[in-house]
Order: sequence, then structure tokens, then C-alpha cells
Amino acid sequence: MSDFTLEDLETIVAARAGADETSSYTATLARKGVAHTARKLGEEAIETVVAAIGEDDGHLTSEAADLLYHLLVLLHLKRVPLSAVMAELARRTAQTGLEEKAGRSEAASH
Ligand SMILES: N=c1c2ncn([C@@H]3O[C@H](COP(=O)(O)OP(=O)(O)OP(=O)(O)O)[C@@H](O)[C@H]3O)c2ncn1[C@@H]1O[C@H](COP(=O)(O)O)[C@@H](O)[C@H]1O
Repeated sequence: MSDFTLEDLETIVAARAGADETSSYTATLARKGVAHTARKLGEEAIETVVAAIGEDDGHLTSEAADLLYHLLVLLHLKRVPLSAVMAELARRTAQTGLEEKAGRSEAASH
């Protein structure tokens, strides 16, 4: 299993957003802006749904990766850090009292 994280990709996306467009798809999305990137995210979401209904788990994995990548680019363009999203998920989980299911003993909302 890879130890590559969404935080790693967030860091790369931030670095590549200002790169030369000829060598970086992230830079192309950054230039096209929030509305374009949001539309691309919507397309990737639909492609993920279609893949999920199909039987090829490899296709679903690929579309899910596209979806997460485009979400990270959109969050970057909107200046919303992934840590804010994770904090919101942690807050919701703390409300359910299910942190220990993730191997955590302390409430994540402290
Ligand atoms: N994870 C991704 C990633 N996932 C998907 N994509 C791109 O997202 C696009 C998917 O959109 P489409 O299928 O609609 O393809 P398209 O026709 O090329 O897209 P459009 O012309 O319609 O915008 C493809 O061009 C993919 O290459 C990604 N592009 C980059 N990354 C990662 O982002 C990082 C920085 O990449 P660069 O910015 O390219 O250096 C690296 O770690 C890359 O691996």
C-alpha cells in the first residue's frame, strides 16, 4: 500500500499551480480559474458515479483519483486548506463518538 497522502498531493498542487502551463495540468486549471475547475470537478464526479455503477473496480479507482485531484485543485484556488476539511470531518466524527473506530482515543475536536 502506498504511503502517499492527500496532504502530499495538496503540497504538490500548490507548487504546480504557478508552474509553466506547458508542463503542468494544474497550472492550466489555475489559469482557467474556479468556475472552470468546479465544472471539471462536476464532470469527474459524474464519471465516478458511472464507474461505480459499472463492474470495473480499476476504472472506479482511476475516476476517484481524478475526482480527489480536481477537488484539491479547487480547494487550493479557493484558498481552503485540506486541513480545514479534515477538521470538519473530525468535528462531525467527534459528535458521533466513533473516533476509536479509527484507532483514536481522544476527541478530534479539541
Ligand atoms: N493527480 C493528477 C491528476 N489526475 C487527473 N489529472 C488530469 O486531469 C485531466 C482529466 O480531465 P479529462 O479526462 O477531462 O482530460 P482532458 O481532456 O485532458 O481535460 P480538459 O482538456 O477537458 O481540461 C487529465 O488531463 C489528467 O491528466 C491529473 N493531473 C495531475 N495530477 C497530479 O498533480 C500533480 C501535478 O501535476 P502537473 O500539474 O501536471 O505537473 C502530479 O502529482 C500529478 O500526478
